[in-house]
Amino acid sequence: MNLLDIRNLTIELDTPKGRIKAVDRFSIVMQDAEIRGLVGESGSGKSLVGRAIMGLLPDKWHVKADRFFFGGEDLQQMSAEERRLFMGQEGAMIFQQPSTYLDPSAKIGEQLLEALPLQPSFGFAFWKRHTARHEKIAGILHKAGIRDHKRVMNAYAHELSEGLCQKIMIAMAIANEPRLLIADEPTSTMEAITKIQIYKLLAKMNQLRKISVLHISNELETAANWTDRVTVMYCGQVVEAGPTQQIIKQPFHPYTYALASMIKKDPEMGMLNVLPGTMPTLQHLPTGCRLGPRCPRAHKACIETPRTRYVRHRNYRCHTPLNLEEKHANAAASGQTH
Ligand SMILES: Nc1ncnc2c1ncn2[C@@H]1O[C@H](COP(=O)(O)OP(=O)(O)OP(=O)(O)O)[C@@H](O)[C@H]1O
Repeated sequence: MNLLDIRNLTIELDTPKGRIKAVDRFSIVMQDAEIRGLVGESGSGKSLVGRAIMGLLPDKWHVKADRFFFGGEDLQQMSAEERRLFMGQEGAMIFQQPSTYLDPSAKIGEQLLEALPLQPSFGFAFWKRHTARHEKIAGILHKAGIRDHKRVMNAYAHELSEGLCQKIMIAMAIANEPRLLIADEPTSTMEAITKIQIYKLLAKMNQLRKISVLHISNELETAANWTDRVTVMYCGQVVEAGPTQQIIKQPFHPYTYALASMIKKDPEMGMLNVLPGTMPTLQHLPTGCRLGPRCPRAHKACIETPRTRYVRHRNYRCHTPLNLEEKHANAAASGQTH
């Protein structure tokens, strides 16, 4: 069974200048125990998608979808409160700058105790439960790669490194045994070695506990080594999705090609040196293909909005795909979402 099945998700916001569509017809299907990358430039709508899945968007956002299922349950049939409760049990989300999500005035141990679900089945007498809960927390911290749990439990967030704070956030996230963990740029402020530690930890959680991970990132490189599949977003829309290695080696969409080129080049060069210009604002979207004004392959047909095409377990949204024989591009008919 699919863990996550979203078709044509649209996320809109009312502004003084009218309603803007920040996410447009976003679709994704994720399996149990899958690690999925969600990649795109800053402002492409990745975080909004993550928050919409968790039911964390404030009421001012209008969220609609043709299909929005999690573990076979229709999230759109639930009230906002039911949905928050359901996703609070089935899912968890971690963010960049983890220290800002920890309470600066409470010790880490107290915060972990709060995050740990109450389990009447502990089977201990009342006076022993406190010790049992502390032991459980120590166990969770160990699983999150934290060996000196006593020091960490007695510390405040500001006394710990960002890497350690992220491991604590992961420990809190897995305390509830979620089926899906959404990691929103979890390592963007960290050094290379800490990044690797965090990815290894997330991969371990995936392998040992079969937790699915939706990993949100600005770079395709981050997704390259440890995601099974990747979904690429540009300007609120999915432009390509498919198995990560195939997408990196043979991207169909010119935007994915640009992201893949950055893996080989100096990342400090940034997107500007790969594609000219910048991503348009939501208030000034171009007609037709949203990449059009920046795309080296743009031609007359691109003033029409490209539809999603499906080929070989992948999908893309482009009139002039790369690495695809013309006969395949023409034959790419509608099929499954990936
Ligand atoms: N509270 C808000 N009010 C108005 N616009 C917003 C708000 N939050 C997000 N947006 C807009 O929605 C779009 C998508 O934002 P989102 O944060 O999802 O992008 P992102 O791809 O996650 O970027 P980043 O990598 O920088 O987090 C952007 O154009 C952003 O400016």
